[in-house]
Amino acid sequence: MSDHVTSPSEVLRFADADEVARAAADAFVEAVVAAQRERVQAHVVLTGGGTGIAMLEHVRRNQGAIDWSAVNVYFGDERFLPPGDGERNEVQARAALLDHVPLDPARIHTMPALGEDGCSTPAESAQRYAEILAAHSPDGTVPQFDVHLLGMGGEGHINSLFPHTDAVRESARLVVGVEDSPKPPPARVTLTLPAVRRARQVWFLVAGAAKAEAVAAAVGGAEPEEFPAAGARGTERTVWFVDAEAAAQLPS
Ligand SMILES: O=C1O[C@H](COP(=O)(O)O)[C@@H](O)[C@H](O)[C@H]1O
Repeated sequence: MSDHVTSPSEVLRFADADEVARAAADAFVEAVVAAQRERVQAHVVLTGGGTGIAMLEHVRRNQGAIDWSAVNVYFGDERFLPPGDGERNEVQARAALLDHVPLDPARIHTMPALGEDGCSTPAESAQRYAEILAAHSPDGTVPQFDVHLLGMGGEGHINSLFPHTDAVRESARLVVGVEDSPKPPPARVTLTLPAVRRARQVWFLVAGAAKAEAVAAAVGGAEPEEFPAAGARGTERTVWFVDAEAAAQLPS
């Protein structure tokens, strides 16, 4: 684990996936507005996945008092595919929210796609993204993320950090390339656990019975090697937005 301060897990339960997405969207709007009140600029890390993208659609419908000109967007992971590919998290996030709000395009920081910015491998894209993050960081590492959103797979993966992989064990680099993701597509780019743990708040958006075992394991303090989600913690808050099915194996 890093030497950064970490927070205990808070679990917020909802009836179904739609309620998870709606509640997380309302909380996201509040968190961005609060960050802007305190520090003018807000820095958020988006996630891919069903619930993460559904959440963005709810933010689009109910944007509250967000000042979009002072929102800085980053991505927790990306599928290393050509620009514009519909499987890219960035493309889905643009369709759900980013293309519909007055964000400054220069503040949307995407992971270079295949062939973009001279990147022909996930490792090159990861290196370039690490440079982009460092350039927007107060200390040459990563920006001070206010909220890092995370989906989670049924085996406990977050971002593109899968169980028993070099990427989940990474303790120095903040962004790495993945060549052999067990979930397609195989080539990916991902923030590592040391990068996630620098966020003020880490939020998991999880729904469905297939995730119940991993939710219980991660909240219960499993090894990140076994269940990567267990290693993701915010310095101020770590919040699980879960539906009834995903919460089924948690203590009541
Ligand atoms: O492949 C990915 O999967 C996870 C989880 O997705 P979900 O649809 O099961 O919620 C997602 O968080 C990650 O960003 C994505 O690349």
